[in-house]
Amino acid sequence: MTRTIKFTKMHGAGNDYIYVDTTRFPIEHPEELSKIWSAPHTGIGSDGLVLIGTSDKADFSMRIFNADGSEARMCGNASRCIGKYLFDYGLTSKTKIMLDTLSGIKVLNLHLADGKVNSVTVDMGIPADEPADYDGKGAKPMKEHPIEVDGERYAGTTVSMGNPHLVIFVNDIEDVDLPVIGPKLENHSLFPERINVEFAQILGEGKIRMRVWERGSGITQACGTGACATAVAAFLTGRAGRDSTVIMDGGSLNIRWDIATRHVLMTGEATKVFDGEIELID
Ligand SMILES: N[C@@H](CCC[C@H](N)C(=O)O)C(=O)O
Repeated sequence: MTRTIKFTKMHGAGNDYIYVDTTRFPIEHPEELSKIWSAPHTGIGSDGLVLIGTSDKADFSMRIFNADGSEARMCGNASRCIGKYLFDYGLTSKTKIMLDTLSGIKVLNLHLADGKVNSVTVDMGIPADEPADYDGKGAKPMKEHPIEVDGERYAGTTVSMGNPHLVIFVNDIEDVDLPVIGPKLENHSLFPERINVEFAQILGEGKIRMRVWERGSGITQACGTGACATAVAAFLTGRAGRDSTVIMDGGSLNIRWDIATRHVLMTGEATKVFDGEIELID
């Protein structure tokens, strides 16, 4: 049977996903479709696929699939875009939305301009150091791993924002050959679940330049959880305070690590690119 699936292409700081409202268009094999639809020349072209659904614990749910079909537990940029999608398409009139994700319920605070969402603050929860054991109950001391790749030594801080990140600070980000080193670190034997990799350079007070190699999607223009992990790692290693602007290839995010709640708050824009439809043979 052939079905027509309506989707919306959206981006947050250039990190672009295909969004499908599964209450209208159920999707059975998202892993496979994410690979096919994300392909730049033969598909729609994106960093992955995001499914919006119902939840018995929260207002809505999110599932996120990378371009290689793997499912992630959390996505910062997609959570902001979902806030915009839900409000702008009239699926909710709330400006505070509870979003059910595989890494727990996240709170989205929508900021409006002319009756539409133009930016969103997401409460990303408490960061943790080990990718697998994040339970949202407490922060642990972060570990700095010495890592050797092709005879080159790196020191990286691992931070979990619901998904795993390795943050490496460098003196000059222009010297980093991301397409070469990114996949080697993503698949390093230290990280059996693979890892998202951020290279970061401190530019000045509260300003961090970051480039990302995402697990399952490769180089992307931005990563929301990666920006949070970078700001947390910068604070923990004495490189920044609790408020940072993380500047990525596709845009910037403001990150605040709140001292009282220990929650990380991420603020940034969310942008619709276009609506489309695609045929699906079930
Ligand atoms: N781009 C995202 C993160 C997407 C998932 C990641 N690649 C993973 O596998 O953990 C973001 O904005 O946070």
